[in-house]
Amino acid sequence: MSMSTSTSTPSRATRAPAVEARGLVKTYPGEVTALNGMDVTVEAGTVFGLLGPNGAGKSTTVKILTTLARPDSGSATVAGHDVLRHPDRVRRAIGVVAQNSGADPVATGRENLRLQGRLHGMKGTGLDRRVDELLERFTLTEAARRPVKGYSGGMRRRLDVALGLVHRPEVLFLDEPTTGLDPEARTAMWDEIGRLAGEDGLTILLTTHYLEEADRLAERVAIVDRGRVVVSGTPDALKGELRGDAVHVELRTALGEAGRTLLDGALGGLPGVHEVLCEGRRVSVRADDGAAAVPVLLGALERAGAAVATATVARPSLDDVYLRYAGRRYAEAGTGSLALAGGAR
Ligand SMILES: Nc1ncnc2c1ncn2[C@@H]1O[C@H](COP(=O)(O)OP(=O)(O)OP(=O)(O)O)[C@@H](O)[C@H]1O
Repeated sequence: MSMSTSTSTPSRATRAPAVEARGLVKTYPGEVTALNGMDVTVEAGTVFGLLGPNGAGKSTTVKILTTLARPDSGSATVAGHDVLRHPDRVRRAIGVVAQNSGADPVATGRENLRLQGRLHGMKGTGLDRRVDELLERFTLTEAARRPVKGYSGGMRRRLDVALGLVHRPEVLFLDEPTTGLDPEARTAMWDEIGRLAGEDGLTILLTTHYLEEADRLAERVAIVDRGRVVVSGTPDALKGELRGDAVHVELRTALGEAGRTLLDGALGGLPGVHEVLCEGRRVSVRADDGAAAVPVLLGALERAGAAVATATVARPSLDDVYLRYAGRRYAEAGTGSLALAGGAR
């Protein structure tokens, strides 16, 4: 048996996790529990999505991992460095793109990038080359001499990501990278994030409240609710755990207690139908064959005295995963500002 003497970058399987957080707890004044035992592991060279509604604790997690806040308890390492013991080492290894732009609106795109590089100790032709490279990569070369205040939302966001990358970090944190962007700019940003991870071997931890964003970009997602992870895995595995199709029925009026009991009785024994969830006017059912289940389901609902407004059949989405693990629909948990365009994959 020969021993390998290769010094090349270790494969994903053998590299230590780029981010590892265990049992993070954070309480803000006024007894607000932002984090309640948060665990996160991100393998090096992958894109990881922290998905959750507004207020779930995503930003607080990012603040702790980027050394901007201290947990009340728990521990975390980023790029192998302990966030509490060696915050300076962590800061050198990471790039952070916060929710609000860090760019100076009066300075030009190029000036912003140069300043950011100098803050990281870069100078001379090395810095010039890096700035040109990033302007090119984020299609900002033509706008490089213009003040940032004249940039579109998409251009500003691209500049924000470029600013986070100037010093070639190992781990990039993107806090809600596409919030507020129009659909076209959002798609362009998704393509860019995908390229960054694929080509540059960067580790990316992104937070999002867009289900579609997590589904499309992240190799693994953790669904966060009330300060902790309720479930994690690959988007496909999470959806795959939900057997069959999702059938959603909207009733004209919410069912009372008696109606629910009747409904349980009527749907409980139907072949191929599992997991009946009833919330207000909405009934969600998982069925082996969604299309075949609809007429049977409608008949059962009629017998239970429920008037149906609409019925839809879909492949399971991350919304259904969230419903199962958090016990309520995703849109109802946050502000409802969701982008579900494109639907389930
Ligand atoms: N500085 C603070 N002081 C008091 N409470 C805070 C503070 N920052 C966050 N919180 C509260 O902690 C909880 C978690 O907030 P956090 O910003 O981490 O959630 P989030 O999932 O990132 O949501 P969002 O998408 O709105 O940023 C919320 O209830 C929030 O109101």
